[in-house]
Amino acid sequence: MPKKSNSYSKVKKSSNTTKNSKSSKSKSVNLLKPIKDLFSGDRKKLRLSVGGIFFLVGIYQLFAFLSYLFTWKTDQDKIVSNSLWDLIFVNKEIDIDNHLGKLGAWTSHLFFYDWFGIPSFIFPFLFFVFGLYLLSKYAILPLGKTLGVSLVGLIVLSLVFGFFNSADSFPYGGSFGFQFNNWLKSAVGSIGAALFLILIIFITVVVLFNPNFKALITFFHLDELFHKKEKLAPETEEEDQSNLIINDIIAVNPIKEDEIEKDQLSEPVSFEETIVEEIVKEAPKVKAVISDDFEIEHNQDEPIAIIESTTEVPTENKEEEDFQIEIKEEEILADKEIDDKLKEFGEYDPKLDLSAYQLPNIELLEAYGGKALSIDKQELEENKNKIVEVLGHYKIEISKIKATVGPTVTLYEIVPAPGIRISKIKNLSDDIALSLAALGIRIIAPIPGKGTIGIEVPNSKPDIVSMRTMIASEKFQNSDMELPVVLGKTISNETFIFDLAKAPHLLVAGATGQGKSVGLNAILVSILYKKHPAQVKFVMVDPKKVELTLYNKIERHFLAKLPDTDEAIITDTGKVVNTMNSLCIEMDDRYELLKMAQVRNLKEYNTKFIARKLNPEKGHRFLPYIVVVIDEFADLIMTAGKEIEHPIARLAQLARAIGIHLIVATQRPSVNVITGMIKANFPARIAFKVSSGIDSKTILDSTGADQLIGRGDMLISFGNDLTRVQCAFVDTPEVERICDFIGNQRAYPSALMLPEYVGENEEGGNKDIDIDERDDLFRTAAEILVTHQQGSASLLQRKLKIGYNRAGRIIDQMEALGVIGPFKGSKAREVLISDLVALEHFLNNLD
Ligand SMILES: Nc1ncnc2c1ncn2[C@@H]1O[C@H](COP(=O)(O)OP(=O)(O)OP(=O)(O)O)[C@@H](O)[C@H]1O
Repeated sequence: MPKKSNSYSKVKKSSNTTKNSKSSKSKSVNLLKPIKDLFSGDRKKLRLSVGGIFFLVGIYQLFAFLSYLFTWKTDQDKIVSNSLWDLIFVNKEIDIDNHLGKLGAWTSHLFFYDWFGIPSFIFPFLFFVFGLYLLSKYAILPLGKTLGVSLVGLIVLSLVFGFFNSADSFPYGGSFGFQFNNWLKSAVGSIGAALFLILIIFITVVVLFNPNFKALITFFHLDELFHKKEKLAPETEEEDQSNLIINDIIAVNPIKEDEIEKDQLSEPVSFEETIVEEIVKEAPKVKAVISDDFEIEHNQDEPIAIIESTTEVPTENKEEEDFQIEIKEEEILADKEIDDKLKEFGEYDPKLDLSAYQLPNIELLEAYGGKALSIDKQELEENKNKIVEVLGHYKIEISKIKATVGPTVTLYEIVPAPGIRISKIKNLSDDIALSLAALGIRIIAPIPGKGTIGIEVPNSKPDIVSMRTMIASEKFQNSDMELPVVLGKTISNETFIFDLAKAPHLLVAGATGQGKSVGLNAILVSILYKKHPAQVKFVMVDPKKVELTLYNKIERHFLAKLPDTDEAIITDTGKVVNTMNSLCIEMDDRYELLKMAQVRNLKEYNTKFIARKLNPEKGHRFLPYIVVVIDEFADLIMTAGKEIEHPIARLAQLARAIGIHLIVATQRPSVNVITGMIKANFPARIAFKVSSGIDSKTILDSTGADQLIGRGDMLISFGNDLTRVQCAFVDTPEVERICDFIGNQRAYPSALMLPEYVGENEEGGNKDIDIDERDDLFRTAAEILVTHQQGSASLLQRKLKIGYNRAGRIIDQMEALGVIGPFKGSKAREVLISDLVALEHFLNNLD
């Protein structure tokens, strides 16, 4: 990028004088200054008039030039021997063949014959582009770049076309190209001239477009010719790989390509220039619908793992079949079996049960903030002056200041004059904020990784970031994350997206009314827009009873609950404790499954399961991600205290690898709610506006969240990085529509059943069990528990295909008879009998 390095070196050289520090970019902006000036102030009429003239001149010229291609010979003599004046006003009897009349013929002759030849077509093109821009404020191409490329192209092409000119031929390169080639040919001969022109073309293409020659070679399959050479250059493999991945992502994209929007990053506004730039944000242009392409997406999910596993299965040891079956490890199927199963059934498709499921349609979301937002010079200048003035009071001189405009906040980045210590500004940050006196000013001194100071000032006209633009963003659509969450836009208008599976848990805090619920909805909606019900389940805890109830409609698609409950959304504190403990049991079960499958995490496990390398009869199953959303954590801690904190801390510590992720939100981020234990296990934290610096420190370990402006303005911390993001807005009716859309589709028979958890209260009543009334399945059940050495009712439920109540009864009977130990909170009970022989002996004694 020559432009960038250019501007960089210029800035470096000129630390003292501001005038010299203009970058090459700003120069190109200056070239367009007269055009851009037409947008400032009340110049609309002038702008439209100039735009109209440009547009019409472009069209007139285009047709005149086209006509000239056919009439140049007949018109040439008449034009050469007359001036334009004579042609039009004196010698009126002269007839011209050009369809655009004498003016058309004359100007075409001027452009083609006297000047640049065929490349003159670039002129009507430029008039058209600029005319359109002035009329509609819509630049079909970047103006500065188009102008630059066009002018260079005009000259180079004219030289090249001039090579083919002769004295009486069509003026391919105009006089300019012709004269130059005459001179060149006499200097270096025709072949030399041709080589010289080829060199010029090559240099121009490289400088202007920096093409990827390797990609061209691949595109034209020339790589096969160079196959050997490729092998010698190992770094090319990496690039090929990335191409593959990109292709793959595009192939699985559920939104059509023209619906995906790239981020329009805001460019810094430098105050050294006097130009007023109106920053116009386009209304979101997402129109179309996410179509039924969904199946394509999901059928191709994780394709590499699947394909690999099918091809890798070895088939040779057929004669050792029997032997293999006998010694095979219990959990992992023999290669032959996998092979057979794959042949018979193909790969396991977890989505098969709801194969017709469709991802929500993007039309369900509203496009807010469609109107153009303009921040005029006045606001930027006023804020800048205020900042300079206030810093002046504290004797802090500035050598440079620039502004980056975000959706709700503008960042003023200040380079202090040489000799001013950043620590001085840091110490004064409170006073500066007070003097600037605007709500929501946040000072970052210094901006990490830069020697500058940032002052964030709220925009007078904040923009709503709609969830719809976020979902349609290129970043989100092309993400291959496990649980992608798109949250909003950063200060430079960049879409902020992260993988919840990697986070791996999220702590959300914010005073009431600052956008917490909207934020939670944005997270949930992100996942709903990307995942199939087979891939992810939610456990929702909502003590306020109003925030998450909307999601009831997707119970049988996306929710998980305890077996004995009616409502999937948990509002009762007692049930929350049971659910969290049940999740701990699920976690232990999953770890057990992972251990048996000899894999390290959920992704590897599911990949193996899909490849039918794990036997469902041995308890293996496809494991969906489980996202636990707790809307009001403070409430729970107040009512359930340690009882709830313990299982949550346990899940937060251990659940990462097995795909259980927690999102815990609270209004009151005080230390007795967000304890050290909770904090240590939630590295990813989101703070909406909080009421005090102390609260901000509790959640983020630094102040700042108290200075936010509310309405979705938030700070996100992943470890050390702190990013200010404007949360995407998704309103209740939108969430309702999405839930209706999903809820109206075919569903599973019920929500996902979590393992049952027998609370201590229930435990008390189980002591006096009549040992003579043992369940019919008692013996089989005891054998299962002894074999697995795990006293879990959910294991019995799965193995014996019995309901929760019956499994619970059998467990109670076993405890009463001493087959298993007492209840141990979230852990499975201990099995007191070591093997099947001992069990047999024990049961015989009973009978
Ligand atoms: N991202 C956003 N963009 C624009 N406005 C927002 C955004 N988030 C929230 N708001 C505004 O703030 C209001 C309150 O938001 P929300 O209900 O999410 O607050 P809350 O923190 O959950 O409050 P409570 O804790 O009382 O439920 C919304 O009704 C909306 O008008």
